[in-house]
Amino acid sequence: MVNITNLHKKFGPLVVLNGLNLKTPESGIVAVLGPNGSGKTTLIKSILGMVVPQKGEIQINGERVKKHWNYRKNIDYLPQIANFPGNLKVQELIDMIKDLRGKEARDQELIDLFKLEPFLEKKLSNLSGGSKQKVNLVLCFMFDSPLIILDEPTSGLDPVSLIRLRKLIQREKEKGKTILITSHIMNFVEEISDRIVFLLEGQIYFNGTVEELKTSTGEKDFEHAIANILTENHA
Ligand SMILES: Nc1ncnc2c1ncn2[C@@H]1O[C@H](COP(=O)(O)OP(=O)(O)OP(=O)(O)O)[C@@H](O)[C@H]1O
Repeated sequence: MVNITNLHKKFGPLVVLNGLNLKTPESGIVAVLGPNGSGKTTLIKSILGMVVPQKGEIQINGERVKKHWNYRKNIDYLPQIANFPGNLKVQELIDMIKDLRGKEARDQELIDLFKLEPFLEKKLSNLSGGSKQKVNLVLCFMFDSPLIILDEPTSGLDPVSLIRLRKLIQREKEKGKTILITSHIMNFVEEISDRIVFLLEGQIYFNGTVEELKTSTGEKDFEHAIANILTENHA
């Protein structure tokens, strides 16, 4: 569904993506991993058109995305840091995003899932980090788009909410969606991912299943397999 060819992105002298190639499967959960600063968010933002690469091509469902902003209507995106005005109430924010997107939304189902009903009349600035993240998850998932991009969805969530999120992501996958996800919580990634894509030095260093990653690194444990890549490459 997402096909990236020879993607280059520099910020001034800093080379972040250096000829990156990536083709995701038609559906399934792809985890984009890599050390801090390896370019995961830059890659995600390039797919969304929020970062403009110097070179390369991105296609979604066979269509080039460059200068065709309309494709974004079919992507649900959870940013790593979502900054909404703190004086907005949760319900006001949900209504505002629904108005902006102008699409049918399943917000109530997600409010119930993440037990957000008691927070709807609270201001965003008064919410805990985890509650804010749950609101962001509602905003992201409520439009039922075929491509979902989640930048650190696990951030700030307690174990019960993590389980709810995992089940939600798995249900979306069963509908045939493509889900790109970054997370630093390795057991979450291991449980949920169909493929692991590992970014290093601006390119995809590894692209395969969790089992293939364990085999290629000679490690039985997923976290150790990831650590193995990093230490082998002195990243
Ligand atoms: N707008 C920008 N201007 C300048 N440098 C940037 C910009 N955005 C990102 N960078 C730099 O590009 C590099 C890659 O950043 P990016 O956020 O893509 O990494 P990441 O893999 O998502 O990191 P993390 O795991 O810490 O979230 C970093 O060195 C970052 O400082």
